Amino acid sequence: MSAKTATARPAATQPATARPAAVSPDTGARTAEAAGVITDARERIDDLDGRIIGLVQERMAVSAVIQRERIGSGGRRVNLSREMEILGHYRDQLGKPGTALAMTLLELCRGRV
Ligand SMILES: C=C(O[C@@H]1C=C(C(=O)O)C=C[C@H]1O)C(=O)O
Repeated sequence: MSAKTATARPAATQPATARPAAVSPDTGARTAEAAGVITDARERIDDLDGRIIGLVQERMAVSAVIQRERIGSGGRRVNLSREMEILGHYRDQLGKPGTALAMTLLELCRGRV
């Protein structure tokens, strides 16, 4: 696209590359200070996410040990009373979305029921 075409349109409708450079379009910040805070905090979030994913994988492995042992002994994979206990714990700590989070964790650990 030529520069002439880009400047002929209102800024909001121009492609990002044709707009005046924002302070940091990647963070959405409008000041360098805010962009710095956001960038630093995002690094911490990336680190936390990495640790959360590692913990989820560790939980999956431990859960698999339990399920294998129970199934090997003639029992069932799923234990609903234990799952209710876990769902209640997450809900108590995190509110209603905690239940959804626990459901997802349980699905990751024992598959869909
Ligand atoms: C791990 C277990 O087996 C299954 C998986 C669960 C889990 O991942 O937390 C919980 C209950 C069971 O459905 C268990 O009984 O503790």
